Amino acid sequence: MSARIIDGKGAAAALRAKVAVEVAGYRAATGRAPGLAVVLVGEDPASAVYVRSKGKATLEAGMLSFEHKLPAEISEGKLIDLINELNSDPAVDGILVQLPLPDHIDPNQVILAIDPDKDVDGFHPINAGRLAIGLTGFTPCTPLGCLKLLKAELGDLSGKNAVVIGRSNIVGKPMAMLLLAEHCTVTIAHSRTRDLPEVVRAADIVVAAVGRAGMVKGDWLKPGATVIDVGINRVAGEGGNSHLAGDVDFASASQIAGAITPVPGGVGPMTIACLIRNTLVSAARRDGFELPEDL
Ligand SMILES: Nc1nc2c(c(=O)[nH]1)N[C@@H](CN(C=O)c1ccc(C(=O)N[C@@H](CCC(=O)O)C(=O)O)cc1)CN2
Ligand SMILES: [Mg+2]
Repeated sequence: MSARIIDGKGAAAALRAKVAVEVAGYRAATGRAPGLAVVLVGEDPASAVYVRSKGKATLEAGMLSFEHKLPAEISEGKLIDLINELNSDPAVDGILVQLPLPDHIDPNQVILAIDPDKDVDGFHPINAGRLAIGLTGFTPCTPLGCLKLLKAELGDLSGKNAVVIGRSNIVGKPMAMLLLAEHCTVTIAHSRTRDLPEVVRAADIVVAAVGRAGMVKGDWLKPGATVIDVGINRVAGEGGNSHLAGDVDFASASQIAGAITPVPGGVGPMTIACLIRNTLVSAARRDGFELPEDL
């Protein structure tokens, strides 16, 4: 059997186009454009690429992009001063601080400083709590993107066995909460899980978010399972070249799975599309502007 390849790039383009249509309506109704402030600290090359992509996607959707590039040596206090300014800036509907941050800055303190109602990354503990108990808030972009891909592929998720591999605050835990809200039976597996292949073999849905290239093998999967690969691992190749690899061994998994996301071109592009979506949602909430329920 050969799995269906889930086209995250295409799904992300479609979501961004839908958001752009709604942004046009929002601008016509309110006379202003939603604004996203992105803060980059230091010169991590991958982070710089992601921040550039976010700015471009924001502008393409008809929104305002405010980029703040700060030196790697900036103090935690100075970074938090900037966040406080953005919190009180009425032109800013969404704020995100690109992760990872340099070692001398505590990401938890920085995230805590963001106004939860502008926290379009959904990382603030208030938003984590809202997600856990079913209140309106912001859902982290990567798990939200995964859920959108799953629903497009499978429709109703109710009653399905879902295994999330990885328990990070920004992917694994919120992903598990989202699947639970869809009435899945959810297992969170992690580095101390015993007999991981056996746990994964029970899953109709596998979400791999561990950060280890090719860890999940085809013979771990239930035939026909839907596999969402969140991993973005840069793997060294021959002659100094490198390539991206997911957490799933695509060659073997695509022989057994029913559907699978590729890396690149799967979950990654959905992260940015969902960020644009969350920014519009933030602006719309502020102005009482109604958006389609399924956006
Ligand atoms: N504040 C945040 N920091 C980080 C987040 C986040 O959601 N908020 N997530 C990741 C990085 N990230 C967005 O910030 C991100 C990662 C990957 C992609 C993506 O489209 N990847 C492409 C491949 C790109 C490449 O060639 O390197 C793909 O998978 O097709 C988008 C966004 C950590 N930090
Ligand atoms: Mg993310």
